[in-house]
Amino acid sequence: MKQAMIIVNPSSGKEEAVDYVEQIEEILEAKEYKVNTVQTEKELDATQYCSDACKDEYDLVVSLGGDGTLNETINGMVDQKHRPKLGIVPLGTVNDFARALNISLDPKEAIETLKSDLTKKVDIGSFNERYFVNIVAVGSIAEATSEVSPEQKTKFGPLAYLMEGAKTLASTNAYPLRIEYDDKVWEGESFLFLAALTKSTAGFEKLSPEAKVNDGVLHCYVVKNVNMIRMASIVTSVLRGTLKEDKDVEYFKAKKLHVTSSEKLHTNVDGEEGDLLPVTMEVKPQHIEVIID
Ligand SMILES: Nc1ncnc2c1ncn2[C@@H]1O[C@H](COP(=O)(O)OP(=O)(O)OP(=O)(O)O)[C@@H](O)[C@H]1O
Repeated sequence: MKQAMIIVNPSSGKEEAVDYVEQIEEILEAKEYKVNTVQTEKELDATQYCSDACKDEYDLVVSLGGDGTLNETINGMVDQKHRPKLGIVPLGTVNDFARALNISLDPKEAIETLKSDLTKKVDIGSFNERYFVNIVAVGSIAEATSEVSPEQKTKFGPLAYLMEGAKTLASTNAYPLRIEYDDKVWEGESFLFLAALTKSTAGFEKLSPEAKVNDGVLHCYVVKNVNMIRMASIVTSVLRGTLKEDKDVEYFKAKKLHVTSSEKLHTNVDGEEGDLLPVTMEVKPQHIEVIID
């Protein structure tokens, strides 16, 4: 018999996760899965549960929670020899990965997706010793957006990131950056560097519209040293989905990156605080198979 694990974060979203478990169990049992439902209690529980599911050769793992739970679940399967299919039921405030895959942000509809036999193999990025699914940002905005509190996210949704990011615009300077990518190098003063695997970041679905979930590359945007007026125009480019065309933005694609700076610079990895520079990133093409409809 096929085996499925449902990883539930009871604290995610509006603390409603457990209300959806029964509906998911019914759908999976109808698809002839033997279902094991587990609840996370703290950080990294989802990684441990998912890693156990891989070792026990489960056929399917469903993540029921926000982007944090999903990221931890994926981190539990990336390095494994046997990787179950992944089902996603988004309950967070942002849900970038579900947005990128056109999975409904309405949990009830997303659960219906689990009836589908369609799957898509998606890229995963390594970031030093861990993995990411959406984006890495480097710079002061990256640091500020790591500080968005759960209360701010509940109150303002994705706008909370824009509000925190905007606060730094007035006070931030550019910094020296060296980006070695594939067999090339970009070096100069930068205000913000982004490396995106998918189109959606912090709920803004047009940030990197050229990024497809399975194209095997990181879409990189270096925002150069600009004044406040040009910065306002770059923010407009972000909202319009034309960041790549901006004259103060350097855009390139890369499979592998090594980013360094002579300054102490912070990173943000899928919305959470990441390592300080230097960092190394690499794409694992079409590495995880996700249920879609
Ligand atoms: N039982 C629990 N109580 C509190 N925190 C938990 C529990 N289980 C897991 N966690 C932690 O909660 C973190 C946040 O969860 P997640 O991102 O899934 O939900 P969310 O915060 O509602 O979503 P979003 O970040 O999109 O708003 C996870 O990264 C995990 O480490």
